Amino acid sequence: MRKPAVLVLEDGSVFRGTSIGADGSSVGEVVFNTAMTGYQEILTDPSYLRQLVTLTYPHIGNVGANPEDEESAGIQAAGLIIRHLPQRASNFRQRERLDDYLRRQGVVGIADIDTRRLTRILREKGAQNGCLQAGDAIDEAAALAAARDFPGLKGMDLAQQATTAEPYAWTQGEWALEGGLPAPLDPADEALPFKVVAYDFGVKRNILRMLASRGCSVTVVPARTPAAEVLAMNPDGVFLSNGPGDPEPCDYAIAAIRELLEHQVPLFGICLGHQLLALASGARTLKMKFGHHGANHPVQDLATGAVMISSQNHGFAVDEASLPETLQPTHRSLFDGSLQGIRRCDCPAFSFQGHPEASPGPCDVAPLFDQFIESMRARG
Ligand SMILES: NC(=O)CC[C@H](N)C(=O)O
Repeated sequence: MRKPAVLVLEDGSVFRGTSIGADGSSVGEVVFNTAMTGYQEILTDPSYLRQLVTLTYPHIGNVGANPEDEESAGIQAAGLIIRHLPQRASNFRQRERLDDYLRRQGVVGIADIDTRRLTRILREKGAQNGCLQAGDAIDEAAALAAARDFPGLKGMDLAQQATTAEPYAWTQGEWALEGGLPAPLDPADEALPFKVVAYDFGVKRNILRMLASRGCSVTVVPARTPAAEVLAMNPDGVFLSNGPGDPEPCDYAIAAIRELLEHQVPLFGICLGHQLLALASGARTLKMKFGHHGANHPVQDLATGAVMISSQNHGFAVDEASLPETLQPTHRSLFDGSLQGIRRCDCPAFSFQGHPEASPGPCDVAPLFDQFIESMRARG
């Protein structure tokens, strides 16, 4: 027999369902993700720290869970909210069921609720804080109070929490991208390997794999690593990772990026890294109404007019109206016109708001990794 579970939003909405994870209570910002696949990559994406994720695709758990699909060391989301957990999970790569996977990691989950009603509330009213309780000790009044007490993600620096404690080297390439493995590296290419220092604000493993597959020898460093330490490593380029929370309070990262820009180091940023590059260049960021979380978001390349389908996961965005003269917009969302990419006109630095590592999602934007390689090659 499954135990009961309840999700209470700060606006007082109550969703009663059944528990599919650990017993307990968890508070966070409730966000909806429209991707039809990749629930395990979503759960383990560190950008989801302090967020309770609901998936609009109704059947979640069909293929169970396995160690290869993890984007980090384990589940990072504060909880999972779904319509239906299938009775049986079936896949040759499966090592455990999704509910066992949640339980083993002490993460709460709820199923058998109307996720369409929940998503409509989030779309209409904007991001809501919520409390998910599961098990025998449910107290809806306490859940409502906890949801209302949660201060929200605005102003919250979570990159420091998501980052690695110590630097480490990353060597593993991609192994299973849709469309086959990347072209083998040219042994006669004397520029290889490119020495890349990757700032970890909550990095996803597939980003590191895509860098390694393109001939980068990657050193991942903690979020608070000063620019001087990075410069002393004499990198060919610096990567700024995705990550959770609000970019604005990450003043240590903004200061480091400013210094790296002054040294004309090739820079490439993804998502939180994109927002931090913008802040370091003098632009502003803002909290979006309900953000972008999905795997089918159309984004236009403003230079070519080409439209790419992209993965997205962000609740903050760079305010295009605040761009200084040194920043040029390069990509725009065709869902809501928001800014999706920028490049510095005076330094070899560029960034993208969505997820070119597409994990999960389409690979249309993967060439941005090649653009980073080219910018390091051009610098010589
Ligand atoms: N995936 C990310 O890097 C997210 C960036 C930031 N935390 C946001 O929500 O906008």
